[in-house]
Amino acid sequence: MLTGFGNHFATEAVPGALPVGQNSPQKVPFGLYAEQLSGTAFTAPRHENRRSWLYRLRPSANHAPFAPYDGGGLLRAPEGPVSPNRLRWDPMPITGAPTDFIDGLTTYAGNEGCGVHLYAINRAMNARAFANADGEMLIVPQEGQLRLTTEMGVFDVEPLQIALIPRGVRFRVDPIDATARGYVCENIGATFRLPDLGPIGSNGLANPRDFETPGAAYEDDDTPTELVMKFEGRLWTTTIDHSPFDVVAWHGNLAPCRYDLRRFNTMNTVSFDHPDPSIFTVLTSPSDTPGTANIDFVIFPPRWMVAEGTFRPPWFHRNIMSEFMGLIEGAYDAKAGGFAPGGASLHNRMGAHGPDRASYEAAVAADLKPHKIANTMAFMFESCHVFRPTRFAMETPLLQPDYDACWSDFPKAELPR
Ligand SMILES: O=C(O)Cc1cc(O)ccc1O
Ligand SMILES: [Fe+2]
Repeated sequence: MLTGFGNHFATEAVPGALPVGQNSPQKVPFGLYAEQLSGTAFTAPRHENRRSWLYRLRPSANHAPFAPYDGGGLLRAPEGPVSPNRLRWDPMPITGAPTDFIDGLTTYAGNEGCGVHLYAINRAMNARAFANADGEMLIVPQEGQLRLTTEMGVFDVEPLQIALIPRGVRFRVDPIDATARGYVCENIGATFRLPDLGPIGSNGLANPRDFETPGAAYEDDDTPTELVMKFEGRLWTTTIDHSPFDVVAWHGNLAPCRYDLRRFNTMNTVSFDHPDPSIFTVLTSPSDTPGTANIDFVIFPPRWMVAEGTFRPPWFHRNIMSEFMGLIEGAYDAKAGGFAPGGASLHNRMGAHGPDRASYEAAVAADLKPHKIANTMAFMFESCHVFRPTRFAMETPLLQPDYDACWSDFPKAELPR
């Protein structure tokens, strides 16, 4: 694997395949086709600019016209009015008909900046490929390893790792075990990047060297392949008369990568009070307003709790930002019950939320010794835009009808008489 976040990489699966010193020579080695893949506008400032050059057996333009894709029909644009209600869902079961990643993605919510999809799959994609023209895909496995075959290389991810696939890159997601389940944040805004560290200094949180990108790998395979592409909120299908994974060499700074959340160098208080969860930001997609994210990907990793004289779990709060949460494993410190691994919750703009009653009472009564929160990994997609749940998300029996009850019956504070 090639290491570093957003680095300029150069890789060739066949020695001599990568042109030296120029991108588009008159004669590319071995008759390969040179193709630029742009992740930002040509004229984006240099520090923002993302693009790669791909050298492949055939041009990616070589495909039939797209037609609407009706199978699965799961990636749908959000619809209907949005209530301000707090929502929580039980995990999706992974049973039933054989379902691959394309058909096993279910949209739960979306907004101007991102889509949130959950997948539950039990079949390989075989001669199918997926690409997303609408955004980059941040894949957060919750159960089961995945093998990702992409135009730019092959790599595996497992729960507690994440994968990031750039907009437009063609890829295949296959469960390595019989089944797999997880979450996807589709970022249609500015590409994810590492957050600024401010006073933390030059090290910490997700360190750039821990991001891994696969080296070039190609399939020389003339099996016809179905390409399903998400474009403007809809799925489209076409066929290619060969494997789209035919890139023999590439160079540039737009490429898939993975990151192991266990490498996150967690910062937190060593004195008192529970810091804002922005301290746990892994990746951020900025909006045009400084300090206000289109989406932050935030995790709640294992960590020592040492705060003195402090209510240690997340406090009650109402947030201008909107919060979609998931749980990869273990328990979340603000919810004693009801938020299960594989489940999800949504607290939209100004939705009042915080610890449930059992977590509250335990935290107020706790003996404040140093305490390790272990074997857990929750995460949050936090956006400046309100998440609009899909009709599926509002109608599925997985939606918990009684979520609000976790904040009922708090005893009233008693003032001195
Ligand atoms: O609501 C949540 O559980 C997420 C969250 C965690 C935290 O530690 C502080 C604020 C916040 O929104
Ligand atoms: Fe919150």
